Amino acid sequence: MRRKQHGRRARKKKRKRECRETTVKSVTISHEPQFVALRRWLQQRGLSSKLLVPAHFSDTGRGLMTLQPIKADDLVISLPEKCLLTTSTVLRSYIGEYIERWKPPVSPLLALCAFLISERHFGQRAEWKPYIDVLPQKYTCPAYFSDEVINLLPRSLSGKALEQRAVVQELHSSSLGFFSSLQPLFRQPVESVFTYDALRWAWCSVNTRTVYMEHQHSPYMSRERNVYALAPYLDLLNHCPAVQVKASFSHVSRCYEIRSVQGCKRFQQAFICYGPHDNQRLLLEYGFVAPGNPHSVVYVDQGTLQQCICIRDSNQLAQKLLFLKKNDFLANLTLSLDGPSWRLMTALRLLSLRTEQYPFWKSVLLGEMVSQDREEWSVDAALRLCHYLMVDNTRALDKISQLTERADASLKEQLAVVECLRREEQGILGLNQEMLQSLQKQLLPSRQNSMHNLAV
Ligand SMILES: C[S@@+](CC[C@H](N)C(=O)[O-])C[C@H]1O[C@@H](n2cnc3c(N)ncnc32)[C@H](O)[C@@H]1O
Repeated sequence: MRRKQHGRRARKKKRKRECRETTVKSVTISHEPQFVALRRWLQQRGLSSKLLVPAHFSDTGRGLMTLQPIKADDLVISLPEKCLLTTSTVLRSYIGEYIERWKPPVSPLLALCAFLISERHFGQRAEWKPYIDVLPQKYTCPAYFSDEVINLLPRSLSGKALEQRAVVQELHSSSLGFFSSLQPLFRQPVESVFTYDALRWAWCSVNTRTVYMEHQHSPYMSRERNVYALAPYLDLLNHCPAVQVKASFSHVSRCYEIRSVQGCKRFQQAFICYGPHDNQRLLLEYGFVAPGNPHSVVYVDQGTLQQCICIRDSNQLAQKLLFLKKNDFLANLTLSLDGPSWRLMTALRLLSLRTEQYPFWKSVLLGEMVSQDREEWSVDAALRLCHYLMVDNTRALDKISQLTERADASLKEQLAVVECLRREEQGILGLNQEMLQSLQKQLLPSRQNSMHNLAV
């Protein structure tokens, strides 16, 4: 019999297994007209595999289900080059000559977005219609969030969410000239085709669905990295942090190939891994959260740090924060399933130093403890951080439940994603609180022996 594991490692392993083992209901949707059309269209372009069918899964939504068991190292999907939508496709299309003429050259991302928007606009007449028809109508990435929803995100994420929205807005306003140059292709005024809404949809389609594929630089495109390929059908594969796959374009078969590392049972969802991303990154880049994500962390931003540490002398605090910043110890401070990160505890130990202990800062940066009472101070501060962040989560969750009651379907979807993130973070904080409280107990005897002043 296998030895039962307790503690953090076991919890982490259990979380890792979760994508595959929880009871999930699935319904195939391969008979739906848009998928029948897409399969037919892809077959004409050389896709032959019948291993995967589109299905709706109760936990992840739309994805791909295996019809046969997939063994370790088997091909999951092999998508011929002809089925890939890349900047080469765009340059060969009706938009190509306009891109070639436009100065300064457009970015690969803008070229793909302009093509997606045009194809969606052309509807029945579009060559890529079968693909466009299965793309989501909208996304739950922060580019779609109102200020009200952005304010419900953890502080460490809301800034990045605002940035994403600003990036898309700026791309739209800076591309108006290029869009105008495409007018000869359209009967309607281009302003009604290349709207901000259309660009946001295309931007999110590229950001959430492209696979990584390096392309040679084209003299007609700007120098920004050209690593995108839209991969119809293959892009129905959802993410699971525990799954490992090998994915790349094969110059031998001239197909984009995904090979399974662990294999997959029959009639289960075939997953890939988008990368070892934490939940905040998944929400930002892909508009979803993976419950039980072993890579997930709670970030402690500077504002939260300042709220929770008791340093009465404001000059001393400013000096310490400056020092932490100079030594790159103010960013990436996290609490994970393994407890507070080494960086966070090191930052707290530095903040805990009394003036006479400043000469020890180098050893603290190397991970050394300065004294028992400073260690207690740091653990107490970490506990206050947990408490503060948990209160913040509770407040946000209350607000989400109030808003959900009167929200339309689209806002409900956005709120559900934010709620999931907040709940996952609350779970991590609860675990950290337990760990820190038991650490506090271990340190307690010394505290009882000597009455230390915990404030610096
Ligand atoms: C490449 S697409 C995968 C197919 C997608 N579900 C669809 O219906 O088109 C990426 C998007 O799928 C969704 N997704 C991927 N993995 C997911 C997961 N584990 N749970 C929930 N949604 C997921 C997210 O909306 C993400 O932006």
